[in-house]
Amino acid sequence: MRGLWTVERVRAAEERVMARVPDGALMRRAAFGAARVALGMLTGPRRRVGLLVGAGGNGGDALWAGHYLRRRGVAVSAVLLRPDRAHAEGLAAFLRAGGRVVDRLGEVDLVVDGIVGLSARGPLRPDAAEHVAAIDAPVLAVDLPSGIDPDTGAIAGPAVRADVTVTFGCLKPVHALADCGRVELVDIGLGPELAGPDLAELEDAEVGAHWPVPGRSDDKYTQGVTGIAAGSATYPGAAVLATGAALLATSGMVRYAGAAAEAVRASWPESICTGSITDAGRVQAWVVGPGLGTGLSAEGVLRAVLEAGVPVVADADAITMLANNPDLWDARDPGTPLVLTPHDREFERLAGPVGEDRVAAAKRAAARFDAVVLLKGNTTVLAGPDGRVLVNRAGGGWAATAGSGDVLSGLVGALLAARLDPLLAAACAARAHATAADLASRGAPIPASALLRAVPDAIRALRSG
Ligand SMILES: NC(=O)C1=CN([C@@H]2O[C@H](COP(=O)(O)OP(=O)(O)OC[C@H]3O[C@@H](n4cnc5c(N)ncnc54)[C@H](OP(=O)(O)O)[C@@H]3O)[C@@H](O)[C@H]2O)[C@@H](O)CC1
Ligand SMILES: [K+]
Repeated sequence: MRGLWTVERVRAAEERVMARVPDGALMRRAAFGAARVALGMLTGPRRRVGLLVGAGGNGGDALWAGHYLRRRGVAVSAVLLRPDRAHAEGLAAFLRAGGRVVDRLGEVDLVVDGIVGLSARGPLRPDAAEHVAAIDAPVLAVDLPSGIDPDTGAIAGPAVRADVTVTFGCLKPVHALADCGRVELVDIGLGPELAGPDLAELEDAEVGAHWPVPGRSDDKYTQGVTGIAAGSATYPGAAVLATGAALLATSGMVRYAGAAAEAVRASWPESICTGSITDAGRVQAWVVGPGLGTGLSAEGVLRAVLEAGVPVVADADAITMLANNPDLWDARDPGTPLVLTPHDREFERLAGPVGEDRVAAAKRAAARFDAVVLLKGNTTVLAGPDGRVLVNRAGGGWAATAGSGDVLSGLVGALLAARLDPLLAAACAARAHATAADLASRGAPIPASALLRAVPDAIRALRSG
């Protein structure tokens, strides 16, 4: 698991380390690491580096990195955005090593963004934004790309687009929630001072290790039967995709109940299809909502699923119905896990606007509904009712296509039926889904059915990762 720590926690850890190391030691460790990453980016014959230097420690890092680069024979110039507040020791070291202070970046082969780091608030200041707009070279961001909020990843205006970000001590939420390019972590000795992270991201190998694998004594029932209550005469495709995803996710059985039974049977002869939820038979988890509609009969289906006493994934129309008719919550069996999988508009219907802090929004909704909330996005945020938060980054944006959510809900449902912890089930499903999208797409747009077909390859890749 890769942990991510919020600014408040990083500051506290830094303070404890600073209390026992010589003055400036942490910054020099950080800057030395940044200089090493910068050298690795200077691959061409010319080695001219321009620093954008803000008023605080981030600018100090950039100036000290400039000092180390100078000592390796690199030509380094610095734009001081607040000359009177530039980091004094950093600036002195930079000048001693032969660094030049300039008014604008000019022609350089690499830009080091030391405008602002952990103290970032709001969008880039206009003067900083002007220098950023003029950048015409690869960018190495120090700690984080300036203009992006360290804790929320929110971008309120102009911001630096980094090719690489070098960060220190530990990853921060911004590194998973926003595009920071390739992220390099430099150890500055914070490790022992950092307790459990605020957010975490599963490694591929962990997802692979959690993926249910049938044992010798397993059969189609012991691996968990997934029920799919989705689709309608108008939208049979959602049922076909969700059922297919559940079938491909595990070797457990899949029962489909609803108006799209004929279409589902035609696509997936191995599924057990019935026209109605009342005669669906026993399942270990239900997926409800995709393409179901929001009319009275759909409400009846949702109610029956919520009362069934097994874990439920509520997606799409199920979320809309829960938002429109809060009485439906009364049908829920208390103590039975529920996973809600909204996109932003569905989230808003259910729990108000997502706002800039997606993690806080997901946590709030998870606590309010006593459910796992999987808030979809390029970085999907998954919050458990117990306060745990996981994030899942999509490699590309190729999964953002019609029907893709139906596949995801089927994957989550199958993992719930296999009795995975609900937050873990949602996170493993999100990773398999993103991996399948990348494998299927290989750089070109894909429909959801292609993503679905790539699910077995994704599981193989994760299990061998
Ligand atoms: N502590 C340590 O031991 C270590 C710290 N380290 C390094 O220090 C960094 C933190 O340094 P820090 O706290 O001094 O502030 P920092 O982020 O440089 O901000 C400077 C000033 O920028 C301004 N500003 C704010 N928002 C802005 C915006 N959107 N756009 C433009 N400007 C904006 C604001 O000033 P204002 O404009 O409000 O007057 C603020 O005071 C950390 O990220 C890491 O790189 C490492 O060396 C490891 C050891
Ligand atoms: K920065």
